[in-house]
Amino acid sequence: MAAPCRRLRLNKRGRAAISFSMDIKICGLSTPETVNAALDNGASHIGFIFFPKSPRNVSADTAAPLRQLARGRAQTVVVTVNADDQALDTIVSAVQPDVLQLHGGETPERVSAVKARYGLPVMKALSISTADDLTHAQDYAGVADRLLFDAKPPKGADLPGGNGITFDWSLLHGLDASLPYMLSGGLNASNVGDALARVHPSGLDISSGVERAPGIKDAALIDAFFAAIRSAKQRAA
Ligand SMILES: O=C(O)c1ccccc1N[C@@H]1O[C@H](COP(=O)(O)O)[C@@H](O)[C@H]1O
Repeated sequence: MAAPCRRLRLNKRGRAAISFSMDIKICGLSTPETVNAALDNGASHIGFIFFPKSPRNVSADTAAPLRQLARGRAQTVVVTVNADDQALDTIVSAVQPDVLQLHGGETPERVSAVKARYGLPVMKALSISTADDLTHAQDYAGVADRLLFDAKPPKGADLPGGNGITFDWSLLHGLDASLPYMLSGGLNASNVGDALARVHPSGLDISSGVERAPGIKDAALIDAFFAAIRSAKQRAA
């Protein structure tokens, strides 16, 4: 089997960063140190949460300079939950993201309207716990640029995402292969190898699995997550 496509470049920590053949998004960042840890490891996307109930919530004033660190190195994603046009206008104009992640109950019509208003790619998150939840994925085909499958939050949870729980990845086996998706929900350095052996997402998305406490990202855990992906890729090559 051919080796996965990867390119080497020297990062600010003096190490060779690997560009992975799949997208890797580190979400819920809020400090320059952890943004740099994600970038130095070769993250394709960095994510900022705009959801006041989240321990990862950031203001536009925090996210905008962090976004500058990523310019030319990774795509910046802003994550919102059922945000209206007024809220999105403010965030988009301050942060100038590359991608909008809609992580609430946004309908296909709302996704279309957001895409048209901002001219940006939209990643639509869907909460998954049963095969039935996946039937909604097709509704977004040709509307969202990419889907993101996250675990359905437990009943009564405050957050629609970022809960650090996995779902049954085998549910994705029957998915229409033409739908590109990011795998999310409870990923960490210990289980990402298993995930990659079972499913073939176009990207991975992680938040709480690289935190030492809710909302507190840890550069060493980010390093460990990427190291686990590299090991999994080497085993598969
Ligand atoms: O992370 C949050 O606090 C959050 C809040 C509101 C919407 C989405 C959120 N996070 C998204 O959920 C995934 C999965 O998180 P985890 O790895 O299970 O902790 C995360 O990557 C964000 O895209």
